[in-house]
Amino acid sequence: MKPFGTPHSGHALRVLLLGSGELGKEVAIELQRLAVEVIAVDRYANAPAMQVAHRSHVIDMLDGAALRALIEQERPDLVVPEIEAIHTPTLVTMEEEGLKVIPTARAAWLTMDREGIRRLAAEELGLPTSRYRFCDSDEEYRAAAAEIGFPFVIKPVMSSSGKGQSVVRGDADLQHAWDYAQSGGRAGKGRVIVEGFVDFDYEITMLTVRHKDGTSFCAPIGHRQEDGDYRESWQPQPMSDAALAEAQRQADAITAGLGGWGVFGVEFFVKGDAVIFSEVSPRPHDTGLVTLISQDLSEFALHARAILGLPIPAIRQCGPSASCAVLVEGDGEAPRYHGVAEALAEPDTQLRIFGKPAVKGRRRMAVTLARDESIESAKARAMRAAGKISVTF
Ligand SMILES: Nc1ncnc2c1ncn2[C@@H]1O[C@H](COP(=O)(O)OP(=O)(O)OP(=O)(O)O)[C@@H](O)[C@H]1O
Ligand SMILES: NCC(=O)N[C@@H]1O[C@H](COP(=O)([O-])[O-])[C@@H](O)[C@H]1O
Ligand SMILES: [Mg+2]
Repeated sequence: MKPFGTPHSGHALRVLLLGSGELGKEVAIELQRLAVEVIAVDRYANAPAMQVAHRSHVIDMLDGAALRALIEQERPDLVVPEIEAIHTPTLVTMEEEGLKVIPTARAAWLTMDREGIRRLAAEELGLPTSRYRFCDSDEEYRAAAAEIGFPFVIKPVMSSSGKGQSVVRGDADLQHAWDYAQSGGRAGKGRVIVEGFVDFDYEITMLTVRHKDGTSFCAPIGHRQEDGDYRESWQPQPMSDAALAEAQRQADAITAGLGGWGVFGVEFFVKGDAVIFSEVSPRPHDTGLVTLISQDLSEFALHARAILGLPIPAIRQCGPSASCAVLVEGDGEAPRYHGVAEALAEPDTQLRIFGKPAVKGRRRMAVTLARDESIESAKARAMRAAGKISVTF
């Protein structure tokens, strides 16, 4: 990597962020602190990371030609995918031409599609997963349902944050779940995965950092999901030594299989000492927002360090901590936030308002963060803070 430079000077280190949501905003802030020139890209204007970047572009990142033209125009030192909805084949081709993609173009390509990552994890690396079938038609879906059995989970192969996903408990749910999966995928109608429902005790994200000196793990993050989207997360999730060691073993295997440097969010279901791989993000994870308060180096700071080839000699965990997503429902632009002072009245409590320009339906717009004596009290504190926030348009 060339020396650290000065933004706008011509010799700055330049990072192109593909996706500019709340996670990218925090990555951009960490890069800004090292005077890295940040160019933020998303499908809409005034996205969170654009508000803290040196400049920004609005393009359809699923359009390969538009993506290539922008990368050729900006000539960044690093391309940092922040979401899955990117034309990753273009990144794969451009990587062969010399572009540096974080962690690798192949990792971005494999993880944008549930089939790519599931086949790598289960069939190549032999990690334990839920039973699964991929289906393209209603007939294949019904056959898969009969084979996997109720309850099962259906998801579009290309979706995130639970979009198009449902749990099917019996015959009565079959049709609606199929229709919802057909409407909820980011690539429109098409392929779905049917997964056997895993009856877990708890689920975790194992933040795994691949950096120049090796692989480091953060303390496990527990989380609660509703409708496939995260509502609360906490750290550290108590685990048996055996389950923790097994989760780290699998996280090491899957992240080594993907390669490159950066933070990965490896998701597992845990039952007793059994650890079942679910999926992985080759980038900071939403449930890892808790690390903004729970660690000396947040997952965003760790990502910045790792991708820039900097050392990570230690990651300090600061005690029981929690995050609570602030979801806003409605239809409107330029929201106003009320109750911010009330939300921050308790000690060891923080808030991030992402600054997203609009809400249509339901959208995560902010997060509260808290530390306390125990996980339970930290969760309650973060939840109380979130409860103070209200939004008007
Ligand atoms: N096979 C399964 N068995 C039991 N629960 C499941 C299964 N698959 C998903 N879930 C539940 O749904 C949640 C979301 O699933 P998943 O992570 O696959 O969705 P996603 O759309 O990729 O979400 P994100 O992008 O936020 O990670 C999981 O964290 C878990 O709580
Ligand atoms: N589970 C993935 C995830 O949380 N991704 C985060 O949400 C943003 C999209 O939010 P939006 O849908 O509100 O635009 C993404 O840009 C990323 O920061
Ligand atoms: Mg997930």
